[in-house]
Amino acid sequence: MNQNYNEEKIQIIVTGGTIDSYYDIDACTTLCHQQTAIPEFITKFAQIPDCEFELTEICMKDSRKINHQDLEKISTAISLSNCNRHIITHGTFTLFDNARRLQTLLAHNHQQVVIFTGAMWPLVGFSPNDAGFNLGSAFIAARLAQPGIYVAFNGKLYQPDDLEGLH
Ligand SMILES: NC(=O)C[C@H](N)C(=O)O
Repeated sequence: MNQNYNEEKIQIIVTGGTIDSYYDIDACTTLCHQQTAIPEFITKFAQIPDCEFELTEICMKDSRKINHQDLEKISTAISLSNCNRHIITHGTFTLFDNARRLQTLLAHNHQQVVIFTGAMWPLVGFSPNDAGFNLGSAFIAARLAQPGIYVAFNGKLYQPDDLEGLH
């Protein structure tokens, strides 16, 4: 495990979800982008330089399709990173479930700050939307929270056991 953490840098782990989706007119629903829209948004609109974040793409899936292997990849990505602050963008359907499942995969005494977030509307192409708001709150939480796993949503910071889910 890497103990020389870069305190300034945040690892952004993307998994898909509506936050990272577009509206597909043929399917009449939102579908995940092929390539994440998160880094461009935070560089352009939050003016966060790329030296302050590291991007790890695990998958681009609706959260109902996230499986145990994906969660293991997330856990490994956290352990191998030299960041100890992480934001996981994730679909809302299984966001709390997977926050609880990740808790069982990370080492018991981990020193990581892990913030799950997502949105009910896509980050790009929908205005106004809740995505930038939730993402911004996840950044502040990642910078200020004590080690642990949390969910930043609707202006609140939850523990994984606080809610069953968001729907
Ligand atoms: N709002 C959402 O993110 C729902 C979604 N499609 C999901 O991946 O769970």
